[in-house]
Order: sequence, then structure tokens, then C-alpha cells
Amino acid sequence: MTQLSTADLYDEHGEQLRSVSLQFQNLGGMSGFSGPVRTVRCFQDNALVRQQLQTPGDGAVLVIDGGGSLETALVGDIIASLAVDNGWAGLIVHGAIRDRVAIGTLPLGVKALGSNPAKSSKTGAGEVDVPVEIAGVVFRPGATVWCDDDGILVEA
Ligand SMILES: O=C([O-])CC(=O)C(=O)O
Repeated sequence: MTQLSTADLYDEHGEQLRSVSLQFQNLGGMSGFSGPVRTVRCFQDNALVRQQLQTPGDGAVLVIDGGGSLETALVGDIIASLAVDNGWAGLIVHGAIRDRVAIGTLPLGVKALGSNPAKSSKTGAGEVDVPVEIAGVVFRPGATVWCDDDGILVEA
């Protein structure tokens, strides 16, 4: 069954949804994906991202608030493959990824601002499953998020 488009969803339930106006790129092998929100907040450090994606995703979408930094990649093909292997539906990266060609072949939704080959530090700094805000839209852990080529909608 194909997922309802975000535009149709907005027409039917817009009053209960927030739409992200920031223009993310669709960089995964699946452009349409949805699921419950899980979160990581981190800045140029991706140890917590890897740690979370090593655990069962049960169809969730990991929203990574990297503060919008494009200086280092928070996800590469190895971390993205962990997400596939552990049953995550997708990633929304408010920041950069790398290995974009390989990530584009994976059965995973990946939205990110762009790419940069520079790697992130791995100290584990950051927070997990806290509400995060991207371009004025709050992503609460457990809220449902829907993504496709048009954009990102999340339950208010
Ligand atoms: O290890 C990293 O920082 C990210 C990466 O390159 C990968 O996931 O392949």
C-alpha cells in the first residue's frame, strides 16, 4: 500500500500537524517514510546517533538535531546501514551526512540538509529522546512524523 502523500495528509488533518518549511534534501533510498519520533540532539558529534541506531528501531524515525551544522557529517553509510539492520524507518538530520551515493541505495528514508566528507567527533556529547525543535517545529518523542518528496509533517 502506498503511503498517503503529505499534501493529502495536510488537507485532511492540517490543524493537527506542523509542516517544516526548511528545505531538506531527500538522500535515502526511500523518499516516503513515517513512524514515531525518537530523537538525538548533538553538535558535530555522532556517538549517540550510532548508539541509538544500534538498538531496535521498531519502525521509528530518528530525528537528529545537529543544530543545522554542515561542518561535519553526523551519518555515513555504516551508521545508515545499522539503521536498516535494526528496523528504523528513517532519519531526519538537521545537519549533514556523508557517503550520499551509498546511502541513496539503502532501503531507508534519509532527509538531511546536505553532505560533507568531514567526520564528526565521537565523545558521546548530547541528549537522547528529548523534544527537539527544527525551523520552529517541535518534534516530541512518540509523535508521528510523515516524510515524502514534498516535505515533513509532524503531529502537533
Ligand atoms: O563514522 C562516522 O562518523 C560516520 C560514517 O562515516 C559512517 O557511518 O560510515
